[in-house]
Amino acid sequence: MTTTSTHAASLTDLLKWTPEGEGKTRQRSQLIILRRPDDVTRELPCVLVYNFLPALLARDLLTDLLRETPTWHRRKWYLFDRQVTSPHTSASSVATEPQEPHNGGGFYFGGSKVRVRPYLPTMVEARRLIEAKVNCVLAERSRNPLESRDPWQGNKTIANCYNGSAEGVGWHGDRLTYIGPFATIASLSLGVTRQFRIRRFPGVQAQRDPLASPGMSRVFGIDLPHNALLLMLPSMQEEYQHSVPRYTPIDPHPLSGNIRINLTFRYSRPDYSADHTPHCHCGVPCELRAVTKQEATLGRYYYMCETDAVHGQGKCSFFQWMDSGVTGSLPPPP
Ligand SMILES: O=C(O)CCC(=O)C(=O)O
Ligand SMILES: [Fe+2]
Repeated sequence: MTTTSTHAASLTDLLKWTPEGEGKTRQRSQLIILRRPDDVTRELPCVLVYNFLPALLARDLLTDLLRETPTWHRRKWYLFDRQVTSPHTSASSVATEPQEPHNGGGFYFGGSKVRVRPYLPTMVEARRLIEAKVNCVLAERSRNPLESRDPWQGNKTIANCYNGSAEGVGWHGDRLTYIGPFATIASLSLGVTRQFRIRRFPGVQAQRDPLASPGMSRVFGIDLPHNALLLMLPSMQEEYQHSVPRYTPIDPHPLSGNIRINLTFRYSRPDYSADHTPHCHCGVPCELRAVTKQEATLGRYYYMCETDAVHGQGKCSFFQWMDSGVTGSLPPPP
């Protein structure tokens, strides 16, 4: 474990996709590099496995995905009144086997239906091995009542392609839409090594560790080489944010050069499918998230309109707590 001191940009700066360290530096942070899987498991709700897939499968999967990346897209959405474009390309895939009909209801992002692709044969092979690993890990843990009782299935993936060090992803927690609370996300890295960073949501940090200095956050860095599998376990999306910082040094990979591809396998739960998700006044399924800022409601789950993310017209007033069904209007975004 290595510790250095750095400055991380505020959440708002990072959402604007400024490189880490650029822009306003209101919060001081300590960067702790985790090099060993044991350190990762001790510090975070994560499991890291190096060289996870058989080497030939990892190579074939990377080759297949590299062929596909020219057809992947940059997501566009609105942040306040400004349109922003993701600094990497992505594609979503769903398993379309007959026993997975709930996936047929479709997926929405920012109020628009997401184009989904079928799994490639190499993704199907990787999925089976990842499912076995995830279910082994989950069997050793006690389950939260809100977690699915089903065996975990990697039936949906989001693939990201980072072409060179100028591409990355800013601080965020993954939406819980379709995957539900206390989700497990299995993240497979292919190609060039990039650093994955993790820190507590500031509101969660203040509650969990009230003695920590308020202006200081601990940021964990994990270098993810080709064929590393990182499992983000239940509570990770509720308590921590993650990012792939830009402008970090890159050591080219023999097959992919400066490109890193990341595949996140998720369990799209039948009980959280689009058909079971409340629809907002715009008529589209809501986004599901946990409260990560307000102390009084920290950890509660809520459904909210997310259409302005794509259309820039402002959210409709729909708001619903997941647990109690209480509805109301949200305060304006910060
Ligand atoms: O590329 C990665 O490792 C992270 C991708 C990610 O955060 C996401 O797809 O939500
Ligand atoms: Fe993410």
